[in-house]
Parts: sequence; C-alpha cells; structure tokens
Amino acid sequence: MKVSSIGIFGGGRIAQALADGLARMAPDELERVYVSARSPVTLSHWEKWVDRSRLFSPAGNAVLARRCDVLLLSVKPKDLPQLRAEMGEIVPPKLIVSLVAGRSLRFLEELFGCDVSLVRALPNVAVAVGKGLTACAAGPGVEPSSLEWVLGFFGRLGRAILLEERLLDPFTVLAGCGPAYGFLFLSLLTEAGMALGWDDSESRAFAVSLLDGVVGLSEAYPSLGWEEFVQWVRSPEGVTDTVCRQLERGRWRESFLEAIQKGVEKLVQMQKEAGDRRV
Ligand SMILES: NC(=O)C1=CN([C@@H]2O[C@H](COP(=O)(O)OP(=O)(O)OC[C@H]3O[C@@H](n4cnc5c(N)ncnc54)[C@H](OP(=O)(O)O)[C@@H]3O)[C@@H](O)[C@H]2O)C=CC1
Ligand SMILES: O=C(O)[C@@H]1CCC=N1
Repeated sequence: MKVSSIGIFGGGRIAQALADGLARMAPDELERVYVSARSPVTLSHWEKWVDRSRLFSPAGNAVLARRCDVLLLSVKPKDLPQLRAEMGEIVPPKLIVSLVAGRSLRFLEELFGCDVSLVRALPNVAVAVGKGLTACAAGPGVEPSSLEWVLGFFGRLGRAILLEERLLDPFTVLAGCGPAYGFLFLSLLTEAGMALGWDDSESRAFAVSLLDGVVGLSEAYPSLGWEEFVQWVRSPEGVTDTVCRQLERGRWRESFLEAIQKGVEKLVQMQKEAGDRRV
C-alpha cells in the first residue's frame, strides 16, 4: 500500500506520543503527518513540529479527510460522532485506523460506511520512545497490504501484534493503560525513598535504576518465573520477607487484580452508553 499522507484527527496525548516516537524512530514518516487539533492549548503542543508536520485549524477535518490516504482517529470515544460529522464525505480508497478505546469495528463501520477499510489499533504511550506495545484488529475486507502498513507503522514505534477484536478491550486495560500502572509503582518507590530521607530527585533516580535492573534481570534469565525472581531476593524471615508479608496482609495483589477488572467493566459501560451493539 502506498501512503503519501497520514492525517491524525485529534492531537492529544497519544497523538503527541506518536509524533515524538516518529521523530525518534522514523523522522521521514513524520513529514507525511498532518494533525487536526481543536483548542489553542492543544495546538500549542504542536508548535515544535510546525516546520515538519502540517497543522490544520478546527475547520480542517474535512480537508484532512479528503487529502490524506490514512485517517488515524485519536479523539476520545465521546467525541467520535462530532468528529465524524466534521470529516464529511469519505471517498475511498481510504484506510481508517482507529485508536479509540472500546469502539468496535462494527460501530466504526456504521459510522463511516462499509466501503472504507477499517483497522483498530491500540497503542500505549511508550511509542514515544520506540518501546510501544500496539495491538491491531482488522475489519472485513481490509487488504493484506493495508494491514501490513499499519503493523509496519506501529512496529517502527515498538512491538505491533495482530489480535482478534474480542481481545482488544482486555488488551486496552492491560497494555494501553499499562504505563500508568508502571508509573504508579515508580511513584510509590520514590515516595518510599523520600520517607527514608532522600530528596525527590535522588529518590526518583533510585526508583528508575531499580526498575531498570529488574527489566535487565528478566531479560537475562528468561526461564525464571516471577516468583523465583522474588525468592532470589526474599531470604526467609529476612527484611524483604517482612516487607512482602506486610504487602500481602494488605491484599495488594487482589486489590490490583480487582482494579483491572473494574477497568474492563468501565469499557463495557462506555460501550453500552454509546450504543455500541457489539456488547
Ligand atoms: N492516552 C493513551 O495512552 C491512549 C489513548 N487511546 C485512545 O486514543 C484516543 C485519544 O486519547 P488521548 O490522546 O489520551 O486523549 P486526549 O484528550 O489527550 O486527546 C484527544 C484530542 O482530540 C481532540 N479533539 C476532539 N474532538 C476533535 C475534533 N472534532 N477535531 C479535532 N480534534 C478533536 C481534542 O482536542 P482539544 O484538546 O482541543 O479538546 C484532544 O486534543 C482515545 O479514544 C483513547 O481511548 C488509545 C491508546 C492509548
Ligand atoms: O484511559 C483511557 O481511557 C485511555 C485508553 C488507553 C489509555 N488511555
């Protein structure tokens, strides 16, 4: 599939992560990117790219939809109908790639018509540093070369995999939202360091080094299970054991797993509210 221009509809957080990732990993691709944003605040985030990507005013969604080969949707789920209206007629051949969490291919097909090619892609913000994890699911009739293009695009920004659509929602809660859980843990480690007397920046640096070491170990010893790694550190009745026992008394594992389940329930509720009939 030949792609001369990529229109990103909605220049918010994930779009900015994509642009940062393209600048690092595939700067040539960035030159083909056009972005539509709504408010001056959001537009101001794009000023650094002004000479490398083209910005359109709010009235530009229709222009962008007409001009670009790939239309990448990155507005919040609730803003999708309004965006669709602003995009106007979509004249095939176009490839629509929706990053919108929890909106099914069927819902998108009803919104855009069945004569456009639709792919859903669920990235996470680590695309900004070329370490993203993106899952894709294709609508019926999508050309293999179009799907290949999408996988190649996100593959340059990390790992890109193909999933059955029914797995995209659980994937969203685990991997799309996942960086936030990692940062929450880093913030807890930092807070613990500060409570023990280090300042904010020293504590933060320790937290990052610690996790870096953990990732390094997990890569160096791929056959070890997570519990075996824990036992490597957790000497019986030692200090780690005391800390872990306290965490277990606080049911932290159960609490985390329950929270993930709440995320899945939230997606289902959002779909119901939007009349996404897949549910
Ligand atoms: N953030 C993430 O990590 C991930 C997000 N997603 C999905 O990506 C989508 C965007 O999420 P996120 O970037 O976090 O959200 P943001 O709110 O940061 O970004 C959405 C952007 O869309 C803009 N927008 C809304 N309506 C229009 C319109 N009609 N024309 C042009 N721009 C418009 C908003 O503009 P303004 O600011 O001016 O209101 C806003 O900047 C969501 O559907 C989310 O589910 C998927 C994977 C990961
Ligand atoms: O929090 C959200 O709804 C979006 C979906 C994945 C990451 N952020």
